[in-house]
Amino acid sequence: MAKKGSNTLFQGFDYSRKMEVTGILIMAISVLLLLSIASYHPDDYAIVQSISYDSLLQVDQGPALRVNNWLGVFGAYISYFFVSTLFGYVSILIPVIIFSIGWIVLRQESISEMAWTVAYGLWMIFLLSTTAGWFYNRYEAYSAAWSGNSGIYFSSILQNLTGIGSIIILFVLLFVSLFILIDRDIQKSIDRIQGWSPNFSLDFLNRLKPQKKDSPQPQSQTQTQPTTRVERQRRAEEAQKNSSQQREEERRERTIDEIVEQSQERDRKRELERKKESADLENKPPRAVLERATDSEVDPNSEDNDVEISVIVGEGDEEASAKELDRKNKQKAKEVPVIKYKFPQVDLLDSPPNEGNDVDLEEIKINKKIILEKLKRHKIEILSINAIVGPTVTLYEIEPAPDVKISKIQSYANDLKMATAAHGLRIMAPIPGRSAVGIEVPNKTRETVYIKTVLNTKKFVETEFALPIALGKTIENEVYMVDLNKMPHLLIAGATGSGKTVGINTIITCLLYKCHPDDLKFVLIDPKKIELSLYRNIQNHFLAFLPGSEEPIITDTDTALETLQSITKEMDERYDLLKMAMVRDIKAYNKKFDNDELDEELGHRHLPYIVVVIDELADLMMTAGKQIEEPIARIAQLARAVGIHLVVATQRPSVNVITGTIKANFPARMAYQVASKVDSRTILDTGGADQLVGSGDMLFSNGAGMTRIQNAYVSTTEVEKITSYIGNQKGYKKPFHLPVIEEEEPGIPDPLDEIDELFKEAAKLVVLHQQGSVSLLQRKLKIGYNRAGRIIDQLYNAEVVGPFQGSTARDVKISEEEELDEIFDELGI
Ligand SMILES: Nc1ncnc2c1ncn2[C@@H]1O[C@H](COP(=O)(O)OP(=O)(O)OP(=O)(O)O)[C@@H](O)[C@H]1O
Repeated sequence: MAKKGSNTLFQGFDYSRKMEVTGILIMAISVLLLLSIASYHPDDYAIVQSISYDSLLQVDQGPALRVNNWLGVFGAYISYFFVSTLFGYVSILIPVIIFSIGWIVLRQESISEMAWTVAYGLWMIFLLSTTAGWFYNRYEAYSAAWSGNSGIYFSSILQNLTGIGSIIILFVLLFVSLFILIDRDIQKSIDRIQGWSPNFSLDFLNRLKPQKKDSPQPQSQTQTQPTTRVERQRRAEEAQKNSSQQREEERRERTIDEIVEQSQERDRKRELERKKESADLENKPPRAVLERATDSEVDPNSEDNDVEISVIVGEGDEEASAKELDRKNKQKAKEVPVIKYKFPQVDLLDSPPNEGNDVDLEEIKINKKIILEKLKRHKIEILSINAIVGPTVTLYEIEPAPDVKISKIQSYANDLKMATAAHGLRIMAPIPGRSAVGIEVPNKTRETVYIKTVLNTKKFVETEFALPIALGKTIENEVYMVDLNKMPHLLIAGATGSGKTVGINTIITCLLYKCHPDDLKFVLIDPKKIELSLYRNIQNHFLAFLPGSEEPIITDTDTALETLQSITKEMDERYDLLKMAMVRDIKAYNKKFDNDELDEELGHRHLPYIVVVIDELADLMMTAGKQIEEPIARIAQLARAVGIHLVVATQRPSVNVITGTIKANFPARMAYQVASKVDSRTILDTGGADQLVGSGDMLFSNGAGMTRIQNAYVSTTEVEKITSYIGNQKGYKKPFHLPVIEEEEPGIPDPLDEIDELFKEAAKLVVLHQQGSVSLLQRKLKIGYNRAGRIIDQLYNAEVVGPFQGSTARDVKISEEEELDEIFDELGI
């Protein structure tokens, strides 16, 4: 239930402002405390003892002036209490803890965060002062003020009980506590320590062994090394920046018009960030040089033997420690007590075979030779050539001599294609943001990117994305991860057999491994009738469908149309709820709802994200055309703030399936191999997808650059295992139903006796405020969402208000009360 505002000093302040003020006050108190402890002086207490209360109130306070503490008599008392009586100088951590509490309150972070900070801080204060007390007791090396009386007291007891063992106990506790601070999770700390031991013994053994020169590094070693620290730090900083920006935005309240406007603004910002990010990626230094080979190794007589080739294998993302994802998920499930739910475990997924994927140096050298020979024949001089070996293709990065025009290389692209005889060769001249030319040549043996290897990475396990999707691996072997929540919709195209269904399964699997059923529902539309049928198992947990529908996976066009219309209704309802709650998006809304700030009686409810998957748009477009396009376009335009996202796939990327309206509203696109350049242009606005090699080889475009990715592979058996694992659990008592749509006909079809008692009052209110909104009626008439919605429908039927218009209130068609009376007369009320 929402908390009602009381008649206090704070009335008029909303919850957020109150928290901010409280946070600042707490922080101010902590600063005062810090100053008083920092300026503690042992003589002060004796001075303040000698001051009488009366003299404190006199202007000429002789003895008080002798107090050394920066905060005068008050500071002297306080610092004496904390430093001398309690924990010594270690007490300085107390204002630090109080400051953190103030900060947590100010930023409105979770209570558990606060409890953790307080408990950990107090424990450390106790431990440090007892340790200081131990040394004071034993050696009296420094003043007792370092440990305070309590430190001396506890260390004496410990020494009496355990003798010299007491210092070992203290050090072990300190050591463990510091680890907990780093990881906040004992299991993680244990994993970390476990991780040290084999590395340590390996290092040790390696040092003992004589060093073998020139032995090639096994690929698997280079691939499992962590990404650089700078990179990790950059990402951590970015994540922090993003989350604090988000929090800052969440606190602002605004109307729905602003919401749409601001979400467009955020889109623009995000696009700029993405552009910057992709530029950063392009400029990243290569990470693992597998081998340098001069041309002389290929052909000793070659004249190109001054050009070296560096073969680079991306190191890949850092693996998460064993069971980390499962542990985190277990914790997440505990936090949602609505149902007892166990997330699918990582063990359900297949592990990649251990044989590794050896880099074929011979193949690389041959390709290099062909490329260089061709360029030489056209008198194009080059400075260097790198080969970056990805799972599906190898990218040859060629740096031409300064006087060579890059466009010249581009003009010989076809010649090169013929020379390498490689289908799927793609030329980037230049590589975006660089003065180099890239030639992607498919590898003769491809590496399958198993989904387990992308899910079990720190990147995926630790992501804060609301709807994270680890699509697969880039050419640099990095896991490519996106947030569906930010995209906010995804268009997928590819010829038959190119890997779309596997791609959709990858997306759903990623979400199932990260999202609780309370926070996510899928609407699955599968006109092909087989592809998505595997997900029937999870209907009690994750599927949303129309009430009365026997089949949770929608396969016929009529139901698909009805379902999409119902989703637009759900979207409109959600907009109204957000408007009433005065928040800008579903995340902020759910936060308010979970904090009991929203009244269920007014129709408020927890809103899960809804991901609508359509596998084969073409089938729907062929049978229902414009009718189906309309709700899709509406959802795509508006639904992002209310947590509804579309994933639409087609094998026929022609303009009558991917129409201009649909395309304009789907900035994120995924293209698998397509039959022609025209198809590629329809989906990506440029060629390239026609040069892909199938089986999950794809180009991902988010409006700011394009990335070639090998889609992670999830087999049907794996999907079956995951869905059965979830399906065998009890689930919700009733499935998640989408709203029923009633036909709205203008006129006054409602029989007289069904007109709401509050109809007249509502009509007057609407005319008075010139605003036809459900939330206005809810507020003024103190009625629930459903009733207010019904009255608005009746006002529409009585032609008092106009039709529904999405995020803005309905127009009011009547301006004078007299006109209203006429309508009342007509209705006989
Ligand atoms: N990411 C991948 N890694 C390895 N192999 C893949 C991958 N994606 C697809 N394949 C292979 O390609 C085959 C066809 O894939 P998929 O069924 O996803 O194609 P599709 O585009 O959905 O085809 P259709 O439109 O006919 O349903 C799969 O059975 C699998 O063998």
